[in-house]
Amino acid sequence: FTLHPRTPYKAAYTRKIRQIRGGEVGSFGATANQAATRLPATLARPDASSVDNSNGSPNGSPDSRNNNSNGQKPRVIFVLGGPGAGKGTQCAKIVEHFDFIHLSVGDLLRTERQNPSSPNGQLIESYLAEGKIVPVEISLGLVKSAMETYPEGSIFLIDGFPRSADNLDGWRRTMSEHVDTMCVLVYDCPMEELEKRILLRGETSGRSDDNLQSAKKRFHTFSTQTMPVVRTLESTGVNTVHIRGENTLEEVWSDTRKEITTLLAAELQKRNEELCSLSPDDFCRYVDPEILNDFAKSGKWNDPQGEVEVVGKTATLRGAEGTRVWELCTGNWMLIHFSTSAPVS
Ligand SMILES: Nc1ncnc2c1ncn2[C@@H]1O[C@H](COP(=O)(O)OP(=O)(O)O)[C@@H](O)[C@H]1O
Ligand SMILES: O=c1ccn([C@@H]2O[C@H](COP(=O)(O)OP(=O)(O)O)[C@@H](O)[C@H]2O)c(=O)[nH]1
Repeated sequence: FTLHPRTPYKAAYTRKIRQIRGGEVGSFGATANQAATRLPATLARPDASSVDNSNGSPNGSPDSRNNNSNGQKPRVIFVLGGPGAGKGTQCAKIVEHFDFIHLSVGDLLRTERQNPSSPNGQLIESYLAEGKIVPVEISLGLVKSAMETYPEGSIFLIDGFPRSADNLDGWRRTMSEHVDTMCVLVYDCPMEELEKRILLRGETSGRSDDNLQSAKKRFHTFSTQTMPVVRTLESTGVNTVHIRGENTLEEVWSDTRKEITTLLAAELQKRNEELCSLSPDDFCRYVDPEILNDFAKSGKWNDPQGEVEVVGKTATLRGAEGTRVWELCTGNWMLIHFSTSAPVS
């Protein structure tokens, strides 16, 4: 078996993409704005005449997506659970281990509330204090703007959204066509545990809603509005994973990591099958330029089946005819090493 060494590919890949696209810089090495995700321009509620009945999307929303990531749309994982269930804590762990971007919608709202030039500051303040759900045009507008500052093809953890039928409806009308939903992570936790955690967090969080009175309102909102959204997502075939949020932090993390790993392994299998079906001219889409020649010379081995082991951002696929090591970078899977039983000619 020959293991082909790998050198850092980021700069080389950027050069390669420049060559292919005549100067356009891809996700790798681009600044956030250069390679930003392009999402529909408006989140305004469409009137009936502007709705395409086939999928409910507003007509004319410019599909200005400028995919430079192998046609990969941005992917999202929705993270839901009652107040204090551990969403933010687990998202922070996920970001530490995987190449994902965490967007807490609650944090986006709190930041917007502090912005003196925002027309929505007071409204947000009153909704948060009452534990009510802010109209989707505001929350989703903030999510969309935040997503647009990251490279295309990124994987986003959307923490605390969609929280109501209005949220889900807004997402479906404006975003679902442009974004792939990988799964929904739901942290289930009994109310008594949530209450304890919120009161404890309130001792240091400085959040005006981390008190018993607001917490009770938020629990009510969660059970009457957010849980029905979870059930709708489940019943409409969205991959929904329930995790026991009342366990210790490390136990919850272990379950979370297992789920993310399974998701990524399935995604990598698909990507590897795509690579197997490409002609050598197109290998550069998935293969690190540093090993591209060796890979092309080695012959296209159709060995898409195999066991995948994901560790953080790296996935190793061991098949009957060799081993392939892939790396996830800014949401893109790239082959960085390979070994094959056939000698390189
Ligand atoms: N598994 C856990 N066991 C005990 N406390 C936890 C656990 N996960 C999170 N916490 C604590 O509970 C509080 C709420 O967690 P957080 O992640 O902020 O919840 P959420 O984002 O769902 O509101 C925080 O103070 C956090 O440190
Ligand atoms: O999509 C969202 C997310 C949050 N919120 C508001 O922000 C508050 C805090 O949400 P966060 O997710 O930060 O905290 P949690 O209640 O989950 O601890 C909620 O009670 C809502 O009032 C909202 O209106 N829409």
